[in-house]
Amino acid sequence: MLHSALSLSKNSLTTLCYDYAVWDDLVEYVHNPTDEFVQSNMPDNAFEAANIDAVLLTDLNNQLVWEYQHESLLNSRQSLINLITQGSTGLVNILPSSAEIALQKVSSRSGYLVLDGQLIYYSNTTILPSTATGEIVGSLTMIRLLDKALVNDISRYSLVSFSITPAFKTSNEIDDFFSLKLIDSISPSHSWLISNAFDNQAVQVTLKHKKTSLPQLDWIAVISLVLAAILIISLSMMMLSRWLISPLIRFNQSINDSSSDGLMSKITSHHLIDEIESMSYSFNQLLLKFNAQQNYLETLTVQDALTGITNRRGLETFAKDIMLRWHTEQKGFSTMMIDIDHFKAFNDQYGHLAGDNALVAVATSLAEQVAGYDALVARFGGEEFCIIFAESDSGTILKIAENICKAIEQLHIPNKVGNRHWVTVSIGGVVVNTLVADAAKYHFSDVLQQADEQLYLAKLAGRNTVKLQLFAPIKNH
Ligand SMILES: Nc1nc2c(ncn2[C@@H]2O[C@H](COP(=O)(O)OP(=O)(O)OP(=O)(O)O)[C@@H](O)[C@H]2O)c(=O)[nH]1
Repeated sequence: MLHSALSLSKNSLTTLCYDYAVWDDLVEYVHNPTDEFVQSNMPDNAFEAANIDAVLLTDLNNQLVWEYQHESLLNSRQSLINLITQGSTGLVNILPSSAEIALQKVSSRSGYLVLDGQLIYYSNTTILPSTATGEIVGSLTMIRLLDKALVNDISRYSLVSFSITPAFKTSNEIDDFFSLKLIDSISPSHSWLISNAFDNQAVQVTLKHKKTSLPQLDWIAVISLVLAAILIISLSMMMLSRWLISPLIRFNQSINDSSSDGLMSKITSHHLIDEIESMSYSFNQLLLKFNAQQNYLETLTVQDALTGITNRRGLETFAKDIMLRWHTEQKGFSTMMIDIDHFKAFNDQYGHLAGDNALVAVATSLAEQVAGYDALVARFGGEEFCIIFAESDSGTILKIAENICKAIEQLHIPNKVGNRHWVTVSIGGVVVNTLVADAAKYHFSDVLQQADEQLYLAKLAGRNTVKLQLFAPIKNH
């Protein structure tokens, strides 16, 4: 950066000086100086804007034709004029030599000099017509002060501090500043020489690493940083746990809770994280469907698909409860086996589909007949039905059974067999009262067996009739 800054400072001055010097109007001005030309072509603010601190126009006799000094160089005005007009400092030729003038070609000189303790960069170019060949009329010198301000300005943007000091090029040990040689080893300071083009006068540029710019390992800061990082990570994890993991745990808990009792219940929603809320919603929707299907399946397992009344499995569950009440609470009950008469003949006459419809009609009628009682009607299988009553009054049961026979016949479902016209049923019933000894040793199958025996008797008795008995204790059971 320092290199670029100095190069920029140097090159821009040289270019500007050359542009002015090879200018026909300036040639004319040297011959015939007028204030008008200066006012319109060389105003002070133009040089100030270009950071030019002094301009000196000299003729071939080294006499000053025109001059400009910025206030920063006003105190050194006389030293500057002496330096330029004498043509040589003894060490440096600033103005063109007679040999150069003899060639009548544009020539220029530039370099660093020390003026009253201040470092300046100068650029001098012969003044001649714009063709760059012709009669030389003098030379133009432009000065830029490399004062502290410039050094400080550059230093502000640099990690290193540097100084520019006058020096003499006494050995080749120090590299030329503009050689762009890279630093191959780190040392506290590095120096380069900027040489004058004409002799061994030079300036030395020295870079020094600012102590403060070197990275210092501050252990307290490092430990604080590590502790802060640990704290931030811990807090982040706690937040993560709070916002993400705990809702997931709650979600999982909800699932576990909901399935622990075999019956799935809804998961509590209102989670803070959208995805979990949405998962919870979806899960609940799934549960609703699942529960609906489960209910449907449970219904199917106890419901007869054709008639819609309870099937044999449902009957057995009900029978278990009835038997338990009989065994433990001595509450009596009754059971009826009901079989459609000559149903084979019906199927043969009207077809199986009509048979199915007849079965539905009989089942519906049976359900209607027992609707006012604590009873369960079930399809036992085929064209056979079973009714269990939580009732053990023989008179009542007989009445109900007879009513059932009448009701079925009055359905007037045609079934012509012999002198019969309608579908009828035969009923075998058993009344199990509370007085049976050793009730606990009997099963529902024992009751059914006796009901079946009564049904058989009813069939023998000509059908469309009821046979009923009290439950008979079985010997050697
Ligand atoms: N349509 C239909 N018929 C059935 C169904 N289940 C059983 N059956 C019929 O019911 C008839 C029962 O005939 P059987 O056991 O010989 O007795 P039945 O003809 O009713 O004569 P009895 O019982 O002696 O009066 C058979 O023809 C079976 O095919 C069913 O779900 N639908």
